[in-house]
Amino acid sequence: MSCLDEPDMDNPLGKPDVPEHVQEAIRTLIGWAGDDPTREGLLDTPKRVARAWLEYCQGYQEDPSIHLSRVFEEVGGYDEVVLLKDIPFQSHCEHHMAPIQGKAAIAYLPRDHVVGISKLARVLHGYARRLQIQERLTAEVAQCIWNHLKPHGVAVVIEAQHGCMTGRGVRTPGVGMITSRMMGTFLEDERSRKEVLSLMGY
Ligand SMILES: Nc1nc2c(ncn2[C@@H]2O[C@H](COP(=O)(O)OP(=O)(O)OP(=O)(O)O)[C@@H](O)[C@H]2O)c(=O)[nH]1
Ligand SMILES: [Zn+2]
Repeated sequence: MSCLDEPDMDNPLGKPDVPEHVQEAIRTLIGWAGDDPTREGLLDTPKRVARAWLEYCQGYQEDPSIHLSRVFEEVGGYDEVVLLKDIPFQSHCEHHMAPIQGKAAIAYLPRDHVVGISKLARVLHGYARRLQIQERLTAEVAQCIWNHLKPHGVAVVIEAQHGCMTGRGVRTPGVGMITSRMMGTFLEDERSRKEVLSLMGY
């Protein structure tokens, strides 16, 4: 829409349309959970929920490896670990569709080029914004970097809290899950692995 076009007064911000069957599914869930989906405060909720889920699952609309396509060859001979740590992320577990909130540390040992550091976080979010289990998220991030940067080594450690364990079910707040994936030098060489884990703060 150009800025000269008349805005759609029902949807002035151009939010994505939500098909009726999707709204109906959310109304069904609201009713089944015990509330009345036709009461005033819940009338727009199905659309909001659907759009929120589009956002939580935005990763399905992208191939995260695209972020690794631009590399920098000029690295001044730098061949040590590159690490981005404490990257906060949000995902949703595929079992309960409950939030997973945590932080990731992503490291690689460059071969002859590096990537813009923000791209490591973009790769993480591309896989996190899907329905996930933490183990697969960790493995997918590591594999993507391994395949596309072809570095000497990759290390990914993710520490997260699962809403399905804190807000429901076993209801154990404060519990953290840690997963790691080591590839190449970090898998094969104990000294390199210890070094990267120590840089990550483990
Ligand atoms: N390994 C793994 N398990 C997860 C992850 N996210 C959630 N879970 C677990 O998935 C399991 C699903 O177990 P089920 O017995 O099928 O489901 P449930 O009856 O809702 O289980 P409870 O959560 O124990 O109430 C639970 O133990 C969750 O804690 C994850 O990222 N990785
Ligand atoms: Zn869960």
